[in-house]
Amino acid sequence: MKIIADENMPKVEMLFSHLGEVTLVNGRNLTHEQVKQADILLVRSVTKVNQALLEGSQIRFVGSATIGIDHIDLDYLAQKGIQFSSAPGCNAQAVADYVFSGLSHLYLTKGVKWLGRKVGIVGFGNVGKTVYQRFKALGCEVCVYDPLKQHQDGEVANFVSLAEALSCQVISFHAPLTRTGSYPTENMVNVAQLEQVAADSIIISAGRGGVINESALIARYHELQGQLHLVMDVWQGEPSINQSLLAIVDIATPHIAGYSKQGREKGSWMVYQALCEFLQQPTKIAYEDAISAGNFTSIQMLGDICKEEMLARSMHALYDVARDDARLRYQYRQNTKENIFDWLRKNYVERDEFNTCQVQHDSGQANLAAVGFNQS
Ligand SMILES: NC(=O)c1ccc[n+]([C@@H]2O[C@H](COP(=O)([O-])OP(=O)(O)OC[C@H]3O[C@@H](n4cnc5c(N)ncnc54)[C@H](O)[C@@H]3O)[C@@H](O)[C@H]2O)c1
Ligand SMILES: O=C(O)[C@H](O)[C@H](O)COP(=O)(O)O
Repeated sequence: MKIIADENMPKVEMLFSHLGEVTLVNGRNLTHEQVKQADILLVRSVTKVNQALLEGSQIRFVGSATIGIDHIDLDYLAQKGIQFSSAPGCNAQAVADYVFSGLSHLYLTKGVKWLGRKVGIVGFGNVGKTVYQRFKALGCEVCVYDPLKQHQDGEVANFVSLAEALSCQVISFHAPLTRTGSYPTENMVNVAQLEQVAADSIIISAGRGGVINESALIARYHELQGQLHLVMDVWQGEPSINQSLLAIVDIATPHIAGYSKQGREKGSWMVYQALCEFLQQPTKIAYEDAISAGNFTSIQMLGDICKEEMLARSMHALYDVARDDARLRYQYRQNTKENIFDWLRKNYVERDEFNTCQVQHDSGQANLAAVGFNQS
């Protein structure tokens, strides 16, 4: 059996070699020619999986080691009887870590206080819920815009309109990119919606590029005379970045909010499990062997510091989002690489999830658990 797999899927050979012959490829440039003789295709979000790629091939199973699935033509796969599996929730903790690292950065560099502010979350799926729970556990007032979840049984949150979510002082985006259905998200946040965003607000965009209209965001930023704090991980038209937007954001990262070591490994692992089930083969690799432990298992903080600083410094001990921003800006300044965005992602410096580490501090155990640190 021939398996074509994106070279950026961690542990892919270790996991899949016992199931077939694994060939690693560059996912962004994958061609029909490369896949037509294969049986199994394993991708990440940069590969458009559609008729153009698959028609006439013998692919029977497509796995995407990602949460987002806007790169997959699900109708085409269903029509051709090709089994599909993704990795829901694999990197939800990683994205939540990114959000709180971004907030910590704003606090430590600009003195922006976020703990007492009202928070609006757009998209209440695996990521949005994780972020919501962390804010709630910290005692913040939080509301959610998710029209699809609002009326679903068992969904409990403070659901509000998009306008109300955008009027919060911290707004965190975790909606997928969709173009159809009752609530398509492409350009969902445009000139009119951005009028709700007040001066001194924080916007974190770690869902998909294209949900917020970037020209409108830039215009609103200037209208508010730069009184807007922006943390951007996803961009309209990746792998390109709008340089006018890059110039005004506090944090710019190359779509790596979900790139914790464990989050990416969990993506591979979930697809591995799904493929074994599809092939009716037993899994041979245990979860513990597929998912790495963290590099720092415990940190002890001493001294009398305020809650916001304690949280910020603990989080930055594990992951300071500024390092990814600095790497990106450095590469764009140098401008010596062909595809800077993809290079940064391929050469990502690993980071561990907060849940791999215990932090001890006299004043803040509950707060440290709230932001995802391991307290067991
Ligand atoms: N930056 C990254 O590295 C990164 C990592 C993981 C996920 N993502 C993106 O974030 C998205 C969310 O991840 P998830 O795991 O929570 O996905 P999910 O599928 O669990 O949840 C998506 C949520 O968005 C809601 N939604 C759909 N249309 C909406 C709309 N018009 N307005 C508001 N909400 C809407 C859905 O009802 C659902 O609750 C993914 O689709 C993916 O594109 C990005
Ligand atoms: O959808 C997801 O899971 C994330 O956007 C994911 O982190 C994207 O990473 P990629 O597949 O592009 O490597």
